[in-house]
Order: sequence, then C-alpha cells, then structure tokens
Amino acid sequence: MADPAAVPVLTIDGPSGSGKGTISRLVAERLGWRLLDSGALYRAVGYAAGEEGIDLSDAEAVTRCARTVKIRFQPSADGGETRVLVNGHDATDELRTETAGAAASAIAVIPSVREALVDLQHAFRKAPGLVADGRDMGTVIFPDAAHKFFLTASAAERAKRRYKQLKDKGLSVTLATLQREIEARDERDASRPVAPLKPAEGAVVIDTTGMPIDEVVAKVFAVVRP
Ligand SMILES: Nc1ncnc2c1ncn2[C@@H]1O[C@H](COP(=O)(O)OP(=O)(O)O)[C@@H](O)[C@H]1O
Ligand SMILES: Nc1ccn([C@H]2C[C@H](O)[C@@H](COP(=O)(O)OP(=O)(O)O)O2)c(=O)n1
Repeated sequence: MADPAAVPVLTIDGPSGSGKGTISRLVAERLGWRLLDSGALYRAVGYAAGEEGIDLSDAEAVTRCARTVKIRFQPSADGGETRVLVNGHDATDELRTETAGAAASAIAVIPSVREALVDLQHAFRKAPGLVADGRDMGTVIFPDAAHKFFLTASAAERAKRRYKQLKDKGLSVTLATLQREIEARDERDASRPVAPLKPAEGAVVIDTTGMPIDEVVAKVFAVVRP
C-alpha cells in the first residue's frame, strides 16, 4: 500500500466565516485533490450527542458518541452541496445552523473527543492529495503538510458573510446575534488548552477582509504554484 505520509496535504485553518470551506473547495477542485471538512465531524458529533440526549459537558458520554458515530460524506447527485450522513440520517441542514456550530465548539474542547476523531481525519489523506480545513489541521492533525494557510477577517465581516449565507438558505437569523455567537466561538476555540485555533508555524496568514474570493484563491496559488 502507498505510504500515506507521501501524499501531499494543504491545510487551511481559521475562525468561523473566514472562508476556509469556500477556498478549500475551490483549491481542491483546481488541484484535483480530496477535501476534508473537519468542522463537519465536530458538528456531527455535537449533533449525534444532542440526538441521544447527552449533556454536552458530559465528557465521557460525548467521547463514547464520538467513537461510535457513523459519519459519511455523500457527494450530491446533481453536483450541489455534499450531504453529510450522521448515523444514516441526512443531517446536512441541521449541521449548518449556528446552534450546531456552537455545539461543535463546546464538544471540541474535550481532549478525548479530539483524539477519537484523529484516525478518521488521517484516513482522508489519499492520493493524489488532500486539502484539509479546520482549526488544527496545520498544527496538530497534519503537522507535516507541505503548505499551510490561515485565513482571517474582521468579526464584523465574518458575521455579515454568515448572515447572508444563512439568509440565502432560508434560515431566520439576526446580524447582531450572529456576530455575538461568532465572537463567543472564536474566544472558546482560541483559548482551549488542546489544539487551540492559531496559525501553524510557517503558515501563510491571509486577511480576507474586503478581499474577493477569487483573489484569496489567487493568493493561495501564488504560494502553491501547481
Ligand atoms: N473572501 C470572501 N469575500 C466574501 N465572501 C466570502 C469570502 N469568503 C467566503 N465568503 C462567503 O462567506 C460565507 C462563509 O464562508 P465559508 O467558506 O463557509 O467560511 P468558513 O468555512 O471559514 O466558516 C460563504 O457564504 C462564502 O461564500
Ligand atoms: N479542526 C477543527 C474543526 C472544527 N472545530 C470545532 C470548533 C468550531 O467552532 C466548530 C465548528 O467548526 P466549523 O469549521 O464547521 O465552523 P465554521 O464553518 O468555521 O463556522 O468545530 C475544531 O475544534 N477543530
């Protein structure tokens, strides 16, 4: 079997709404590489735990859930959004809400939950390459990645982006609440002792405030040069 460590990885970390998912998808498409949306795994565990009636601060029960939950990414038949199946149920719509983001952030502070998801994340590393998006892709999960990026943008701009995204999907949200939730999540993700949100050593930091998506992609490819 080919050595997974020989498969190139490009990591894109950053806070909520910085554009990680969008940029990762575009970069992976252009390189013809696989994609790992690690945030979806944490969201899925938070969701599955909630479905089982588990208190999200019960580290033991949430860890058991993280070890047993079945998460499957299913490309949509019409080329649209990838569906996320959690224990066989299509939970894509539930997972995109800010409630699911907050639940993911809450269970992500539990070290044994993070450990339970490591092998699953490493399994995405398959030829010809992987683009991995999250909080600790460059620092913890793929420290040997060839290219590491960290996207940021002002909290106000990230809240505006998320507001538009959720409104477009028909969800009822307010800008002020979203900005508060995003700032609370930033604070928790960046201050936790294990795998906190921070740029990996040597990561290229891109402040995307006021920068169009194609320009961010161009900045990535200025470094990667396919
Ligand atoms: N540079 C950008 N300028 C404007 N909008 C952006 C930019 N990057 C992403 N977006 C939009 O912001 C929203 C959140 O982006 P997303 O990629 O989901 O962020 P993240 O994965 O970091 O939470 C999406 O609707 C996306 O289209
Ligand atoms: N690699 C990761 C990815 C996500 N998390 C946690 C922390 C985040 O607030 C939640 C949700 O992450 P996700 O990337 O889906 O959220 P955003 O799209 O950035 O809003 O999961 C993590 O701890 N480590």
